[in-house]
Amino acid sequence: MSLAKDAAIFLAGHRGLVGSAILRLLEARGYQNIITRSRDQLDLANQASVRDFFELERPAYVILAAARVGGIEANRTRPAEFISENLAIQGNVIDQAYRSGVKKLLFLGSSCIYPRLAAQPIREEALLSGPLEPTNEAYALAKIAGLKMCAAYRQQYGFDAISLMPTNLYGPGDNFDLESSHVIPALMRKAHEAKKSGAASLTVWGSGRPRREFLHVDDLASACLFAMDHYDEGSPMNVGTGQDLSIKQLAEAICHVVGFNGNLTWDDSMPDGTPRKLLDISRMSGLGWQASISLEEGLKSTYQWYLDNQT
Ligand SMILES: NC(=O)C1=CN([C@@H]2O[C@H](COP(=O)(O)OP(=O)(O)OC[C@H]3O[C@@H](n4cnc5c(N)ncnc54)[C@H](OP(=O)(O)O)[C@@H]3O)[C@@H](O)[C@H]2O)C=CC1
Ligand SMILES: C[C@H]1O[C@H](OP(=O)(O)OP(=O)(O)OC[C@H]2O[C@@H](n3cnc4c(=O)[nH]c(N)nc43)[C@H](O)[C@@H]2O)[C@@H](O)[C@@H](O)C1=O
Repeated sequence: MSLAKDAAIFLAGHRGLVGSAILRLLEARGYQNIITRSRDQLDLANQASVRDFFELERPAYVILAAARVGGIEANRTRPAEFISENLAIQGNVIDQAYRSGVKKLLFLGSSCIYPRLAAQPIREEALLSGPLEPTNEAYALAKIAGLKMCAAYRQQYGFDAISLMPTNLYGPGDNFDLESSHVIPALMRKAHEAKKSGAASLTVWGSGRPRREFLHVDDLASACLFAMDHYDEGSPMNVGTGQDLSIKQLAEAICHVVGFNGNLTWDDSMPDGTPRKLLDISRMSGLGWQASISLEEGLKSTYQWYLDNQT
C-alpha cells in the first residue's frame, strides 16, 4: 500500500526532533493534507480532547511522534512523568485512532525496551526476555505497553497499527538543554561553549565505556514513511545503522567537528546506563530500507544547525 498524496495524515508531535523531520520529508514528497497540532492546541494526554479531535478531523493515517522524551538523567530523575505521560498519550491516540476508523497508525518505541544485557546485536525477539536498564525502566515499560497495545488492537480488531523501535537519534531540532538532553546535543553544546570560553577541558558523564548506535533523524523519517508503505505486522521492527561506538569515541568525534582541542574529564558520579544497545537491523534491511547519513556527516550538519539556531 502506498500513501496517497492527498491522504489526511495526523502527524502527532510535529514540532519535536522526530516529528519535524517527518514533516520536512512529507512536505518534500508532496503530501498536501498533513494535520498537525501543538501541545498547546491539543493535549494528547487528555482523553476527551483526543476523542473530540479525531471525531472532528477524521484522519486516515496517524504517525505518533508525540511523547515525553529525554536523556539518561531526565529519565532517571523523572520516572513518574515518563511513564504516566507516555501511557496517557499513546493510550488515547491508539484507541481513538482505531475507534474513528484510521486506516493505519505508526507507533514509535525505542531501543531501551530491550533487556539491559540483551545479546548483541539485539534482535526483536529479545523483547521481554530479561530485566530492563534501571535508569529508563519507567519509560521503557510505557513503550512496551504501547507496542503491545498496537499488537493487541491488530489481533483483536484487525487495526493496522505498526511499531518501529529506533536506536538513539540526533539531528536538527534536537534538545540542547544540558540537563534533559541526550548525549550528542549535550556534548556538542559543551564542546562549543568550552571552545568559545577557551576552557582547558570538557566534562563527560560516566566512564566513556558504554557503546551507543546513533541514527540521524532524517534517516528515521525516511524509515517511518517506508514502513507506512511496506510493513503491516504486529511485531515491532528495529531501525538503526547497524554500527555503534563508545561514548569516549563519540566525545572525541564531536570535539573534532566542533574544533575543541582541550581534554576530556570524566564525571563518574553520573550513570553509564545500558552498557551496549546495538540493534539487529536485518528485518528492516530485508524489506529494502537502510540508513544513508554517516555519523561524521550527521554530526557536521547538526553542529551547523546548532550554530544557525542557538538562542
Ligand atoms: N530522541 C531519541 O533519541 C529517540 C526518540 N524516540 C521516539 O521518537 C518519538 C519522538 O521523540 P523526539 O522527537 O525525540 O521527542 P521531542 O521531545 O523532540 O518531541 C516530542 C513531541 O511530543 C509533543 N508532545 C509531548 N507531550 C505532548 C502532549 N501531552 N500533547 C501533545 N503533544 C505532546 C511535543 O509537542 P510540543 O512541541 O508542542 O511541546 C513535541 O513536539 C518518541 O516516541 C520517542 O520515544 C525513539 C528512540 C530515540
Ligand atoms: C534514546 C535513549 O536515551 C536514553 O538512554 P541513553 O542511551 O543512556 O541516553 P543518553 O544519550 O542520555 O546517554 C548516553 C550515554 O552518554 C553518556 N553521556 C556522557 N556525557 C553526557 C552528557 O553530557 N549528557 C548525556 N545525556 N549523556 C552523556 C551517558 O552517561 C550515557 O552513558 C534514555 O532516555 C532511553 O530511554 C532512550 O531511549
